[in-house]
Amino acid sequence: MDQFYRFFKRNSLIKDGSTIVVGVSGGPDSLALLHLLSALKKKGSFRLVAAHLDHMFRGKQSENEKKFVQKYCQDRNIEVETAQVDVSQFAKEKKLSSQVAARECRYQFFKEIMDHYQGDFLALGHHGDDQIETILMRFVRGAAGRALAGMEEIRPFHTGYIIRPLLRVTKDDLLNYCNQHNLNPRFDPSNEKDDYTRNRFRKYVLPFLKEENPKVHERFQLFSENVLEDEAFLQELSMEKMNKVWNRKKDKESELEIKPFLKLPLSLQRRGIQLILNYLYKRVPSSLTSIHIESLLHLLSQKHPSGSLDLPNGLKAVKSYDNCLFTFAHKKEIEPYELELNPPKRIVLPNGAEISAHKGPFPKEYVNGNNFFIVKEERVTLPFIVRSRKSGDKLKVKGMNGTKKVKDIFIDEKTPLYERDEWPVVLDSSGQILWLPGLKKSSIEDFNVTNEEYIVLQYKKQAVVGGYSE
Ligand SMILES: Nc1ncnc2c1ncn2[C@@H]1O[C@H](COP(=O)(O)OP(=O)(O)OP(=O)(O)O)[C@@H](O)[C@H]1O
Repeated sequence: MDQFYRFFKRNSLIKDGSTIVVGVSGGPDSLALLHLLSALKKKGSFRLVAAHLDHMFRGKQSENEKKFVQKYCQDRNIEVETAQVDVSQFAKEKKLSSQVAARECRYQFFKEIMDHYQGDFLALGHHGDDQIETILMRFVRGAAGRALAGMEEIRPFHTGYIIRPLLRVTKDDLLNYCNQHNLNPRFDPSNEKDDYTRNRFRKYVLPFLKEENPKVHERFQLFSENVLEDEAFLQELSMEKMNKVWNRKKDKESELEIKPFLKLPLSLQRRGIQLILNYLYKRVPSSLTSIHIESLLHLLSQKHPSGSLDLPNGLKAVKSYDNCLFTFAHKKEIEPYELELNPPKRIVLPNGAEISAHKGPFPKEYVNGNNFFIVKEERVTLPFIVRSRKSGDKLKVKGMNGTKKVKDIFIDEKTPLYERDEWPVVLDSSGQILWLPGLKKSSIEDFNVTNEEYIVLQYKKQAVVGGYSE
């Protein structure tokens, strides 16, 4: 079990006074781990607490496993904590598979024990064969990036770290260890069932790999560590690049600038997409695969200016010209709106923008942009109407002969599809369309700068918080 000791040497982790909680199912892996840790404890001075959760899957048999762990620990003066949770009931309530529910309950239990004992580490008995299975399962399912590294030897968990000191040894090593030390572990019959994917990999794939190379677990472990190193580097690089093209917005949405994104190398693009998805999903769904990432990359790089893609758990990517919006908000039913605007007044619009109107001299700050509309009162009929677009809306565009459909202005200005239904259209009470704020104005804004009074309309895409007259 040199490998076990080397783990601690390599990581120079355990300081005097540390507390290690060890998850013990009663099976050979975790029992060997407990035995090794209590031997190590004799050399060092850390506190060791065994923790066992009875999932109540197999009635008396499960309970016997709990008693077995309790007795094992009591006989050896090892502190032990146990609990029972009706995982089947929990799985039903939460609509989870029994495996996922068991994991959730177990990790919750571990957290409670860590809190109670101020644990620094949670030691788990995963070994090299588990690692091979995990990596292969993820690979076959279509995982990408660091997920392909399988399980980490050390990773942050709750108030401390999960440690897996047995990833460099095999199941056979552990069974031999149990035999040598007469540990007499319990065997969980569900580990043999063919209906669990992991069990099928164990039964049908592992023997072949081990025949090809008896030390194949070392190859997989090395692969895992290399992937983690490479990923850490690439991850940092993609974060740095993505920060320039990705607007996180609220926690349910993100926006990506497509053109500069597509200039990044493909490997950073892939990781960039993954960063967005990690950010939006609190927990990345297992149904999300590299196929989704590839489909997203295809959507972003194809010539067509708009399109969308449905991703698991209701996330949607909506491409529109130079932007792609990632959102959970299902296409909101956008209510048409119509508001009156009589100067002096400020109104906030359903899309969060604001329009203000006041009478006064020609504004000095006026630049000939589309965020202002300035008109003499005699040229319009008050009040102004601010409303959402209607089919057939047309604007007599300033500086152009004839009229132009509002719809075509949106297209030419590359206004994202999801913004068009809420975009304000400003008219006067006689029904003439005066202005598409931020985009185009009508030739009615035909003024000569004089000392007379004007009506000044101003559009701000983001309403200023506070200070509204209405
Ligand atoms: N019921 C449990 N109570 C406490 N810890 C557990 C329990 N089940 C699993 N663990 C911990 O999680 C690790 C991985 O669990 P998993 O079920 O994948 O392993 P296993 O191959 O069945 O291991 P073992 O031979 O120890 O049962 C175990 O080695 C152990 O450290």
